[in-house]
Amino acid sequence: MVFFPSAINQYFSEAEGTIVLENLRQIVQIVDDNVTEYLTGKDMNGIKIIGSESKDLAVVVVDGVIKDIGRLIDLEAKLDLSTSPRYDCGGGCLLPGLVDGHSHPVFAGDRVHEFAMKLAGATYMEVQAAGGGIHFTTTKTREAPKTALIANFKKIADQMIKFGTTTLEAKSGYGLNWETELKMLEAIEEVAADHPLEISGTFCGAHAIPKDKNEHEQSREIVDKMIPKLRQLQREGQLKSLENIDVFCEKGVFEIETSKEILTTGKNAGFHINFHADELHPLNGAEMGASIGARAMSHLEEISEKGISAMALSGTVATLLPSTAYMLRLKPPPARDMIEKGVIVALGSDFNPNAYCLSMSMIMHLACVTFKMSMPEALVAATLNSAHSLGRGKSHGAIAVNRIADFILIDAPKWEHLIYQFGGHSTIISAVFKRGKIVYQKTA
Ligand SMILES: N=CN[C@@H](CCC(=O)O)C(=O)O
Ligand SMILES: [Zn+2]
Repeated sequence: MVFFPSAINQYFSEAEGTIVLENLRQIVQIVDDNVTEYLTGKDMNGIKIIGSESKDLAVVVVDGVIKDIGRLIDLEAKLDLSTSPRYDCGGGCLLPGLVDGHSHPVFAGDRVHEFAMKLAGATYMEVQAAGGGIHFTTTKTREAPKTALIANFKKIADQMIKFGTTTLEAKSGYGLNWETELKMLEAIEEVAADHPLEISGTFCGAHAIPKDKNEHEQSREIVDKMIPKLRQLQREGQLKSLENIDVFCEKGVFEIETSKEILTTGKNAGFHINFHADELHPLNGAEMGASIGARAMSHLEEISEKGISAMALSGTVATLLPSTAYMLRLKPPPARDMIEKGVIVALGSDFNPNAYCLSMSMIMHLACVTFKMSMPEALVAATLNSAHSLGRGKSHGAIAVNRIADFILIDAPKWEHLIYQFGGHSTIISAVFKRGKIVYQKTA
């Protein structure tokens, strides 16, 4: 197997123009237009799939955008493909590149020692109250030079690409002071500019209350100082990848009113609201988020009935995080209720030192088994709907004409193998394409 991240950018600069992906057995489009931004309810089970036992399907990509899809013979009759480079898909199945709607991939150190504590019965907040958890990672991240954070994130980004993630939401939040929050956002910016993984950055200075401050003092820092500084930097053309604002809205962390103030200040500064809500305690965070026009909320294990209705009405995406609920042994969020009531459900890896899983195919498998989602629902949630949670629902997350050509190719007779083969992502994914260019290829 060969993985060549260092060659990626060179490839990017050389591979403009037309490319034909041929010899496909299945193309899992999800939707066949570039208008539908998300799917809800029963429509999540009605994904569009083109199949051919004779493996004669193809996709034509021009300058990173999908130009046409169908049987190769029909495409050749319509378009002049005589000189276009071909990529032999070997009779496999093509799916949209996966979109990870929630991650914390910039940090120093690990927390393997805490996994043992949690297995022995300590809760997430007990570990944090003892100075561990986010506080442990904050200390390590404050100490680390930016170059080390970038190098670590690049390694993670390489793995994510290899496992089929082509677009990622990535948070700060292990600095909690201006200096280190900025260092993290600059690390995200550098990786976004230099790596094929497409990144939607999120400011999460309200991820925890630092040890030298209380809730009020930290919120004043964020509202009065950090958000205005970020806005100024963006006016100057910096931090282009920064799109969202986040808060860990939780009992004993940032309570509802404080969270609301931080989030609305962020929204007024031009960021999209995308925050942690109703994870460990039922605070009615979902109702609050819906009322202030949040684009997405994550976790939601403790969401209320009213919160579900409010999210369905506001069109706020519920980004569910199966690995976290699994490893913290939380009550699963009511995914079935959400889907039945019309909430837009997406998925995220929540990759962080607490929940160290970056494979979105494992996340989909967990969503099916622990949240009782069907395989098509999980795939929609990890593609089109998570793209929508990042404002990319018309351009990413589906294989349709005029959408961005982000694909994964799997070596299997049916697309469902991507979810069914739990932990099989390294062997089943044979290639990954970002904007039509190959960014990962497995060799025998
Ligand atoms: N719950 C808050 N934040 C993260 C965990 C971050 C950490 O523990 O380092 C989450 O989404 O699970
Ligand atoms: Zn998180």
